[in-house]
Amino acid sequence: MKIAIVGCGNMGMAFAKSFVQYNLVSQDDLLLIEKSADRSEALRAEKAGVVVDTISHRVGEADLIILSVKPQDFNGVHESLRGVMQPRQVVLSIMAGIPIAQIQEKLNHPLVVRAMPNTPAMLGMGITGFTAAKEVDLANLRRVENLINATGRSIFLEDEAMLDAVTALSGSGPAYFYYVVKAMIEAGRQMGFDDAVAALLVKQTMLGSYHLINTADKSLDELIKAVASKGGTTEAALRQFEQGALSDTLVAGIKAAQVRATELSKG
Ligand SMILES: NC(=O)C1=CN([C@@H]2O[C@H](COP(=O)(O)OP(=O)(O)OC[C@H]3O[C@@H](n4cnc5c(N)ncnc54)[C@H](O)[C@@H]3O)[C@@H](O)[C@H]2O)C=CC1
Ligand SMILES: O=C(O)[C@@H]1CCC=N1
Repeated sequence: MKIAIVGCGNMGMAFAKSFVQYNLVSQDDLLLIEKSADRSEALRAEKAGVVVDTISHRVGEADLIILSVKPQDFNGVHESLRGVMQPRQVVLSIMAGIPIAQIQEKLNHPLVVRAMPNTPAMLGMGITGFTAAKEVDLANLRRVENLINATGRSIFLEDEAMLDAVTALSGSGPAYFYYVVKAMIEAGRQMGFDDAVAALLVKQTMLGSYHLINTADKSLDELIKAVASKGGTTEAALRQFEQGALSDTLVAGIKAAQVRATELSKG
């Protein structure tokens, strides 16, 4: 299999490295198209594939073309892509917001799969929601699914509209997690710990608590109850969170991300 990746920043590179790691493609068959000179230098150092700076006829040799430029940069690539693409090629877009129909129209090409991964894909621990144009046959869909699964787990969604919700929930999700971790570390600092000790206390708490979610056979409410003693410290914190409508604020923020994903389709 030959793969071309257009735009090799955080996500393009995460995909490239996972494919090579699992021997799904050889480095010679992985074409990395990256316009930034600095980024290209880093890619060459990683030896993940053949690095070039522009879209050329070589893209036409790939079985799969992955679009991993920013949504706003799609307008800068679709014309040159259209000039070199071959009818049998499958396109996998991970661009937030841009619908399949728009990609099909701009590339004049029916075979489009749309996916939304997240940055833990860099460790093979990502989660990707994906869907496909009806023109993509099962064999091609399975091939793309196998590649996505090299970056972690995946879920196929019949309804493309749900991809903007995936973007808001798990695509952007790692940033929400870091935001909460950062606030907890800041609290530790304000209570007198140095950075390293605060970070250790918080990170190990998050790791252990994550595993309890998966293994304790308790609902999230039961897990909270098991920590929050009556009249104790946790209750004092949770009361303050409720007063600040923290849960509602998080839900509203995630919905704002969904709205923004939909806006991105309008360019
Ligand atoms: N960062 C994230 O957490 C996630 C991002 N995405 C989506 O993945 C896509 C890429 O995001 P990132 O990797 O974070 O962005 P990034 O900015 O790290 O990577 C994009 C790369 O595309 C390159 N590029 C731009 N125009 C180009 C062109 N004409 N030819 C060749 N290369 C070009 C840029 O130089 C850059 O290195 C976006 O569409 C985003 O919506 C999806 C899921 C998660
Ligand atoms: O913030 C963004 O637009 C992209 C999509 C999901 C994560 N990062």
